[in-house]
Amino acid sequence: MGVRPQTDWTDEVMARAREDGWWRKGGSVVAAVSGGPDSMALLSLLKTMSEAMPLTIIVAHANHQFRGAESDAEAELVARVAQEWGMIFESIELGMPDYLEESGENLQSASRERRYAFLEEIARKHGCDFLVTGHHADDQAETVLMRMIRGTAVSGLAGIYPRRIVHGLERIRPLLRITKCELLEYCKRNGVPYAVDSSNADRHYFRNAVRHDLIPELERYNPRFKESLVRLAESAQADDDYMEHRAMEAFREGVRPSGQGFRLERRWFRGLHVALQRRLIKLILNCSSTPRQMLDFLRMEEIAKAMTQPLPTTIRLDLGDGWVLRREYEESYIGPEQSASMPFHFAYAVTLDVDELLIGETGGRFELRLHQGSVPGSTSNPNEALFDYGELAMPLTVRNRLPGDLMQPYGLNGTKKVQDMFVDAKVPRALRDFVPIVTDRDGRILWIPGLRRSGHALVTAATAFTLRIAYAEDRKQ
Ligand SMILES: Nc1ncnc2c1ncn2[C@@H]1O[C@H](COP(=O)(O)OP(=O)(O)OP(=O)(O)O)[C@@H](O)[C@H]1O
Repeated sequence: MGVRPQTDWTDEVMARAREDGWWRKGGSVVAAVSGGPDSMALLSLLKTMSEAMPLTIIVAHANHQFRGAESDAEAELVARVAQEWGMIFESIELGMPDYLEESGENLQSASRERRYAFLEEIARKHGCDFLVTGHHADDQAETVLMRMIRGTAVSGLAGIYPRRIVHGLERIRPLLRITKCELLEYCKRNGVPYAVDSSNADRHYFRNAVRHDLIPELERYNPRFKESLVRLAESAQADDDYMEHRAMEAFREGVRPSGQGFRLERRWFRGLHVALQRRLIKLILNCSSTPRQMLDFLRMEEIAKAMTQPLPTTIRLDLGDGWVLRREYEESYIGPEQSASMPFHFAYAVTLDVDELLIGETGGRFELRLHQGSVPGSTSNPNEALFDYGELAMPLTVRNRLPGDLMQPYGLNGTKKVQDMFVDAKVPRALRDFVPIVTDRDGRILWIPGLRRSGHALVTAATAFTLRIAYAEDRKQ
């Protein structure tokens, strides 16, 4: 990106500040100043602005104390400039090396977290509604590219937002469209002092490789590559904003709170565009009161699929941090496991198709074989059943019992409660949840191995294909 004449971009930044409402008469802002050229340029610009229209500027500096005397010198520089320019100065010594050793947290995220906590505290103390930082166009380009390399959904391409309210405080990044080069130029021309962070290379290793190696390489193919990344971020921000808005609407329309979790109907959810489905899941997952790790794109897809696909109708997915997705027929629940308040518990539900062999999970082993013509069955083997394949809605599902399960037993007119059949057959209560039940795609109970076959899909002389299902109980389970 070329260097624009200084007045061009400063005028632009100021016009925007006025429009966005944070540069107003008698207003006050907290300026986060590290002492580097970006935030010192920002501070100088704020000074110019306050001279044109009174604005209280609180300069806040966090000394991470990573670099001993160098860190202290930076803090002193910021303090001195703030004093010279007649601004309030606030600082904190974060003692990050000791803190990290004790907590074992990640250096960058812990530093950021503690720094922002301090900045928010200062804003509260001075009754400021705005926090201004020196993020610039190069930061934006690097952020977007880093996310692309690491893997991101579209929302990640939005990069750094120029305005965002966090914890009731609006974070403003007025320099997001201004390049590092322009800011350095500004500092030199206006005699703005700044510190150079000698440890940048170690602390932002990946960012530095992107900055010093990758971007220059890509600029050989497109000299305005950084600019295009900044534009990409801006267009992604607009799209993201819109989608977020739509997701909120959908949330209000079709998501019902249930305990500490949420319920939604399959039919309604399936009617949403897939893009909206994923957003909605994200929104629901974000609703948890405890911070949860965000799931990756593939996991989102898996969740959306589990909630929409016709089979299996009963699913339980572990979402991490104690959260689950439970799909029961037409309804799904997403939320903490303990407050799921399900009327029943699913141990398993697995689909079976012809020539499939199922071992484990169901507490036994199923084998499905297709035979041409009508195969006479031996009625004496309770662990084998034959069905007219043409009469079945495939694939089949093997699951544990559910309350209210009804079956139409072979040789009986009408239906019978599976519960009663267990009682009649004297199946011990403790084992009932583990008895496999074979249903077809329509949810009809076809067979309870060892117990009863249904009257559905009987093999007759007219049967073209016979499906033989054999079950062997796994005694170990
Ligand atoms: N030690 C500090 N004290 C006060 N403000 C700081 C400090 N370090 C950074 N900032 C503010 O944050 C801006 C961005 O800095 P930098 O890119 O180093 O941070 P980062 O760790 O990537 O932060 P972010 O989480 O805000 O993206 C700076 O321009 C400055 O406004």
